[in-house]
Amino acid sequence: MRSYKVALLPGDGIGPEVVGVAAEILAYLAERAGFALEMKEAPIGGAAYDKYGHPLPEHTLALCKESDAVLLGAVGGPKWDTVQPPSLRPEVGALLPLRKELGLYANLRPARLSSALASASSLKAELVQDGLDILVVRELTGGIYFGQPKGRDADGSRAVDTCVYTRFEIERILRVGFETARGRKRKLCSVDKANVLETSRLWREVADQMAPQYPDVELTHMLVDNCAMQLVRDPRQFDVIVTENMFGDILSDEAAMLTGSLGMLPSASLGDRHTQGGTFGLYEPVHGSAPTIAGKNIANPLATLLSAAMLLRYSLGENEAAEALERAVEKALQDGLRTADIAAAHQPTIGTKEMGQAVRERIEI
Ligand SMILES: NC(=O)C1=CN([C@@H]2O[C@H](COP(=O)(O)OP(=O)(O)OC[C@H]3O[C@@H](n4cnc5c(N)ncnc54)[C@H](O)[C@@H]3O)[C@@H](O)[C@H]2O)C=CC1
Ligand SMILES: CC(C)CC(=O)C(=O)O
Ligand SMILES: [Mg+2]
Repeated sequence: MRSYKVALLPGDGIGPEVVGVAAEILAYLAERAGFALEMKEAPIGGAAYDKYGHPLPEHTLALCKESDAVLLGAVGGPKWDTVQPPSLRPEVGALLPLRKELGLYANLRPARLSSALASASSLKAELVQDGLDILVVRELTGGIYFGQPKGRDADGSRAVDTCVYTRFEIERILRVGFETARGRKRKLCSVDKANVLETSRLWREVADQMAPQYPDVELTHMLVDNCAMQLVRDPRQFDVIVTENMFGDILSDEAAMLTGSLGMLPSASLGDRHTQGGTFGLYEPVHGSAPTIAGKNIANPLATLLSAAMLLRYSLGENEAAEALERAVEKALQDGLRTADIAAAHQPTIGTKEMGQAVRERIEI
């Protein structure tokens, strides 16, 4: 029997609620599709800091390394915002090093609008209906989140972050951009700030040098401030957007809202390590730990469920199960089931667990 190991890292805030729903559905899919799934849970983020004094304990990292894939909820929250030293805060001390240690440089964030949610988008329906389908390819292990020096002067009066990119890092993420565009509408928009930043000028130079290797892909360049505006003016002009770490972080939250809610957007973070079914990866919703709605059974679990579908496809090679899960999510939306974040005024809403149940009931495999 096909057999896989998946590490579950629920984390903080709504993380445990949405990962809990996804773990149940993954177990159900494994049973229906006839493969064995060994799912082991490990602490990360503020929850791990409280218990072990570190947001990324060694045994958590070890579990991820011996797994075929990792499913993560989210980390962080006000309780840990002032942890000292700052390097022990959940975001900086757990999430960033986890991605770096696992070599996950390519973050894929697909923003697809279900026709059932056209009215939930923050844009007028005519701007987004009939197929809004954008893929943000974000560089994930370089740039300003990682560059050195970083820190605060001893007297607290000055702070420094550094943005560094090497030609190697830029080339490997642009390759992901070109290759994924090839499998889609063959349009690649490279987003940078080349009118100001040296790293962006190098980025643009590398993109132009690589373009002749992909004559079938139309490469365009766009400055990030313009891109932020174009995403709300005419989002359907985009197919694949490839960009550096911080720009991709920001633009993908913006793209999420076009699909109705941040609670809808999944992600896959991939590197070069092969698994028996595909490529090792970390899968997480694009949203954070949403502390104000945590523990209330109102968070939307669909971003995490769609991340679980990406996990099945990219890391386990279980395409049939992935498609069955995506179809079940779409069916639940078409049937009018809504968590509060995607409901229109006066539309009835259901909770996190109930949405999980509704998706499970619609799985046909
Ligand atoms: N990957 C991760 O672990 C991330 C962690 N964070 C952390 O999360 C904490 C909160 O950050 P925020 O900026 O508030 O971003 P957030 O993404 O947690 O929340 C932004 C807004 O979206 C709503 N929201 C998010 N996910 C939702 C869902 N599934 N269903 C319904 N509504 C949802 C929240 O209630 C809030 O109004 C911070 O500590 C931040 O550092 C933020 C982003 C990513
Ligand atoms: C710690 C942050 C970089 C997390 C985040 O906002 C993201 O990856 O989208
Ligand atoms: Mg983000």
